[in-house]
Amino acid sequence: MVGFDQVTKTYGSVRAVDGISLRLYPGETVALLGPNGAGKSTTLDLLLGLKHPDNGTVSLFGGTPREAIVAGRVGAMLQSGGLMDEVTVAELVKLACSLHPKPYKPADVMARAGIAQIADRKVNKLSGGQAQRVRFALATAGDSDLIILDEPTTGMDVSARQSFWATMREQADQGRTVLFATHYLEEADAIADRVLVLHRGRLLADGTAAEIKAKAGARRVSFDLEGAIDEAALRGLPFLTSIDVSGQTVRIQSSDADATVHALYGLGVYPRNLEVAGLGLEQAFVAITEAEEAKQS
Ligand SMILES: Nc1ncnc2c1ncn2[C@@H]1O[C@H](COP(=O)(O)OP(=O)(O)OP(=O)(O)O)[C@@H](O)[C@H]1O
Repeated sequence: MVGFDQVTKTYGSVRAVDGISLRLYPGETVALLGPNGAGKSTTLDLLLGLKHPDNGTVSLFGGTPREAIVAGRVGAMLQSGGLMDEVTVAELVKLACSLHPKPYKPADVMARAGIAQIADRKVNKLSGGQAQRVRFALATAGDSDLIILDEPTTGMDVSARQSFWATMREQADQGRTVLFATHYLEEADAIADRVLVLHRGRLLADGTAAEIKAKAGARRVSFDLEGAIDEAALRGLPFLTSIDVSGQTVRIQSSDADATVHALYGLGVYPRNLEVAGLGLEQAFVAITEAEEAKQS
C-alpha cells in the first residue's frame, strides 16, 4: 500500500504540496489531475523519493520510497526522463531489465510497448511518440507493484494511446497500482477507477469520476429558441451558473437543472431540442478548481 500522511513540500514561499494525506491500494488505476503548477509532479517525485517532504511521511509498502525502489517495487515513467543518447532501443531496454530485481524478458517488454520494430534504432533518432513508448518500456521492465506515470501519453498517436492504456489496465487487473498525472481529462474519465484533483498543493477531490462530477454539483442544459432571444430574461433563471447563447442555441449550466427548466417554461418560451446532461469530467474539474480560486481570492 502507498501512503501520504500530512505531507508538505515547499519551495521558498510556494507550497507545492500542502498537507496531503491519502492511501492508494493494489489494483487501483488512479488519475492525478490539476492545473499547471498544482503540485502533480512534486507529488510523484515525493513518491519516488526524488524529493523529500518538509513535513509528514510518504510510505511505500511499509517502508521508504528508496527501499521500495531498491526492491524493484516501483516502475516510473517521468515527463522529461532523459534517455541515453548513443545506445539503441534494445540496448536500453536490456539495461533496464538487467537493473530490475524482478525483470521481464527484454523481447516481451519491447513487444508490449510496441517498439520491437524500432529495436535497433538509436535512442536519439526517435520521434516524440516513439521516445514516449521507450519510456513506457523502461517503466515496465520488471514486475513492479506500483507504476507511476507523469503525462504518459503526451505525443502518442491514437493507436499508441489505446494500446498503452490497454496494457495499463492489464497491469492493474493483475493487482498493481497505476498512478498517472494527466491533463487529458477524457483519458482520466475513461481509464481511472479513482480521480484525485490537486489545486495549489491541496487535494480538492478524491473519488470516482462519477463522484467528482456529482461533487461539481452542476448540470448542463441546452435548447434552441426561435425568434429574438431575451438573454436578460434567461440570465435571471434560478440556479444558473453560466450561460452561452450562440445563434438560436442556448447552453447553460445550473446547480438545479429541474428548477431552471421549470422556470424556463415560466418565461413563456418554447425550448426545442431540450437536453439535460451531467457535466463531463473536464467541466466538473473546471467548476471545482474555479470555485476554489473564487474562495481563495
Ligand atoms: N525545484 C523547484 N523550485 C521552485 N519551485 C518549484 C520547483 N519545482 C516546482 N516548483 C513550484 O511548485 C509548484 C508545483 O509544481 P509542480 O511541477 O509539482 O506542478 P504540476 O502540477 O506538475 O504542474 P504542470 O501541470 O505544469 O506540470 C509550482 O508552483 C512550481 O512553480
